[in-house]
Amino acid sequence: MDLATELWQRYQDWLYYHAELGLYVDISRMRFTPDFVSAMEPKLKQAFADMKALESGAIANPDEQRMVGHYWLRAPELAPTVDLRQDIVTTVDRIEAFVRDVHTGAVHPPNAAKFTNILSIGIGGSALGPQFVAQCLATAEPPLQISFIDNTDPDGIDLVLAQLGDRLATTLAIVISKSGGTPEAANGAKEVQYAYEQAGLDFSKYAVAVTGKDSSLEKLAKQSGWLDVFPMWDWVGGRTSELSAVGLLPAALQGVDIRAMLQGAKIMDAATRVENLKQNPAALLAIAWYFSGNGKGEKDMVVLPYKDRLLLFSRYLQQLIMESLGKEKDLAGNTVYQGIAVYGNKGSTDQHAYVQQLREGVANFFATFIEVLHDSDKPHPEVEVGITSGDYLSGLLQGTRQALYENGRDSITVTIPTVSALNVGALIALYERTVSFYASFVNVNAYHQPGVEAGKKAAAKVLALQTRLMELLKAEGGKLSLEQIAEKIAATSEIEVLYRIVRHLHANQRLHLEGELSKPASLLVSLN
Ligand SMILES: O=P(O)(O)OC[C@H]1O[C@H](O)[C@H](O)[C@@H](O)[C@@H]1O
Repeated sequence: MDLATELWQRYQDWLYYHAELGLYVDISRMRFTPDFVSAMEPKLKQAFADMKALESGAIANPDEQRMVGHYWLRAPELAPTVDLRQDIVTTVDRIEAFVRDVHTGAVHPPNAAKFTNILSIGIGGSALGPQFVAQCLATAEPPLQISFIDNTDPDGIDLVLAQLGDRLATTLAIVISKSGGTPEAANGAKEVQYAYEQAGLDFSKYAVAVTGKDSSLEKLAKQSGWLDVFPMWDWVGGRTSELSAVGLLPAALQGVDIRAMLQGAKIMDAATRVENLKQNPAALLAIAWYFSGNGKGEKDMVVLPYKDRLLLFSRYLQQLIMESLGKEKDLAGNTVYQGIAVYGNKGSTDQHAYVQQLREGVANFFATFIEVLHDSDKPHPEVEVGITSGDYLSGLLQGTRQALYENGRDSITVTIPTVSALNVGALIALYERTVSFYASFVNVNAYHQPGVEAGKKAAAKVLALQTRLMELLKAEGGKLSLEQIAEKIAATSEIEVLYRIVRHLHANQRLHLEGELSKPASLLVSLN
């Protein structure tokens, strides 16, 4: 057999197709051998068993002692208790009722007939899914336009608020935070509340919360009489929360068919329960990932959707995959340093940016092409005889896949018929399950994120040091060197941190510096 015939055969042997979704998964351009597939059998068997246990309510997140229930969000009948089932069903109904009221104007801002905009405030899993869905299912004239604040960057906040301008008076603010205590989200809420107040508007008449039970955000929302509060549950992780109120509420407000998203995910979940490698798209992806990185994440995943609407998919997957799999310890307590690095933007745009390195440079990655078969709902001109822009996009995808393969670079291709709510739900579910399978293969807890805490704790210490510094400056009144400050507040081991705090405060006119900026030791710090 020549190479072309061999590859065509391999393509057909491994091609997965889901008839109802019209979705294909092709892992034929990953160079695994039959021996590798046989060797994976025990791991695959274990992954199927783990999936069953998880779905029936096992404590799949042992160190947080939590069940992992994002699969129940689209199949409440599978949730292990009646109460959970009820909660899930009621929440979707409540979201739809609230959204209907907002769209009709039954719920409206104090001085206008209808809300025109949404301002979504949240970070991480409380932003990435909503942002991804907002972009991929966007329409030119949605019932409400959405903007996001997903950081504690005052300048970023200024820009979003300035873009809203007078429309703030018809903007519904959704504060999304599972824990209710994430500083970026809490700061965003305070900043936005301040902006409403500055505009003479009563924030509570514009605000909705999506948060966990008894969180500080829930208390605040209830005490202040916000418009509504929708629940997040401890058995849904932030990065798998797009199909909970976190994602459904903003999506429904923008006019997205959330029942279709849930349905797509449900169909995909059923497909990824099939205990047969070739008939299970998530199992196929997971073994392909395992093969590529040797089960140790030795290769990065470059996600290349050839569709503008899917631009944010790689960013969404970045959190889903890296926060889930990037772990120091495995479930047995061994030090493993697991993970898979994920990056990407979109094709063909990236072909004019970094694909040069992918083709010829360091071969430390595998690509995932996301292909969308349907070009557009509108008529388009031919850009060359018999060739449309869509043909170009399609040709460039095939060409890049081929060029990479010829140079020893493997790739996966996931193909969907169109970017619809159904298929977006299915894509989300496909990758959620793939992460579950892969985590089982490498025996890590995919559902906690202990590493995130370290940076947060260190940041809290920096801010505490800033408070001590300012108190000292107020008390002393005069000019002090960094060394004197460090001694006086018993922080000599943190003098560099102090210096950087001082430099930041100086740049924001919150204190005064004298001396040579290039020589930190020469600086004298004072309040005026
Ligand atoms: O929804 P929140 O509780 O505000 O959390 C937002 C995000 O913050 C954290 O740092 C976690 O690492 C993420 O998994 C989470 O999605």
